[in-house]
Amino acid sequence: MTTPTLKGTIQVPGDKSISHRAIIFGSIAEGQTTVSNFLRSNDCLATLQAFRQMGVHIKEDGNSLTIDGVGMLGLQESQEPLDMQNSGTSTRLMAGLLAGQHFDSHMVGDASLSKRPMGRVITPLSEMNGTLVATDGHLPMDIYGEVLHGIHYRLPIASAQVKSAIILAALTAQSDTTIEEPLPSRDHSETMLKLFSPESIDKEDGLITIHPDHPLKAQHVEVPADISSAAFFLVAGAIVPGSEITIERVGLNPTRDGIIRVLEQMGADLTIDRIDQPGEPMANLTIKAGPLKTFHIEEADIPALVDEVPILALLATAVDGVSTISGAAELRVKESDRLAAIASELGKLGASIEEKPDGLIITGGKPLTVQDEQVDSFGDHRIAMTLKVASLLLDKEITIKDEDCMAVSYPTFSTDLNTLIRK
Ligand SMILES: O=C(O)C1=C[C@@H](OP(=O)(O)O)[C@@H](O)[C@H](O)C1
Ligand SMILES: C=C(OP(=O)(O)O)C(=O)O
Repeated sequence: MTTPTLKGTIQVPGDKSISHRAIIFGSIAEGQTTVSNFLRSNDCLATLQAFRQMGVHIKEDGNSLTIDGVGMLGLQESQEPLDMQNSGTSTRLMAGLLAGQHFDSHMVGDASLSKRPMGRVITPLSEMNGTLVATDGHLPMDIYGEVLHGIHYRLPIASAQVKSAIILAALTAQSDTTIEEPLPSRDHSETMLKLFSPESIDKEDGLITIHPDHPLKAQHVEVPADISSAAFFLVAGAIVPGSEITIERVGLNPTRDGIIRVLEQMGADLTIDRIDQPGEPMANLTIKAGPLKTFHIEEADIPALVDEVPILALLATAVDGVSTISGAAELRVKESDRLAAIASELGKLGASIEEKPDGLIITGGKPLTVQDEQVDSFGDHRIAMTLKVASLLLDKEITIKDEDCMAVSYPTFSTDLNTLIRK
């Protein structure tokens, strides 16, 4: 097999985190919210379906949505369980919103989601007087609508999902809530709340304050391309010899752009062409293959690149020397245990990766060679896409088990990748 090169310009789909939040905020706002470049992936469609079940009228037209907001107290009890499928974001954000409603909800999820910890949202929501009954800290979960009160909460982990759950609960509470984070996590909920209801949120000295009782007003949300999806092309472009790829209108929120900083420190040939417009920052990114230096990613770096760790591990295998990732224990409670999955599956492709309790030590520089043609995504979209990019560098074909799980965040990943391949 000859190694292909990757050439061309690509638009990756809309941001997953922002797409979820556009549905949530649009649904509880007053008036008609419009969304462009919505991500039609399985996770975001799970959120969309859940709000429909709670009586929100949402019209789909390609990647555009029109949401008839019902206001903060206009949601209705769903007659069927809310199926969160594979989506941690849907589950945790909606747990926050539903804890303070005037009705009860029952949430279920797939096998992977049913193993992920929910105690991290149940604890603060219970402090607010929420009643959430999970199964040993996992889905299925009953959420009994209660009258909530505000709290001061210092997050024990840097998690945007937990922060957002508290923000959404706080909007229905009887008094103000303040939130402190150990490290800044993605701030899309804060940015969107500021857009829909500027009076509802203050942010000062790292402290977030939510003032309930202000209505949210319908808005237009333009969703940027997802940097976590662009990451696969950034890495492929950097390590597949002879490649040059431009990725258009990628969201470059500073709480999400850790991969850009890593590539810059590695000396990657990356051009950032910023787009001047209001809302979430965006840029066109051009990456060319070339020599790279090793990286060292630490705990403080993790939140801004948490979903990019699997593809960054593959990047490290292509670079001479030892790269390290530490402070990343959160990766063990994602759709799969991502540290274990990366070490075992890239190991099957000849990579030298040592697994640590909270990270990986990767010794790169020798070409990957297939030791075992059957690799497993463990049903985890980010692992599947990492293995797909790895396959471009291999001497033999591999089979990726459960590769269809890519549809969780990027349904057209394989076809988009194929459009760039030049043999
Ligand atoms: O809030 C969000 O949209 C997300 C937050 C992150 O999870 P954590 O909050 O668990 O770190 C991230 O891994 C996930 O893909 C999306
Ligand atoms: C962890 C992820 O998503 P979620 O937590 O929403 O399932 C992800 O997309 O990598």
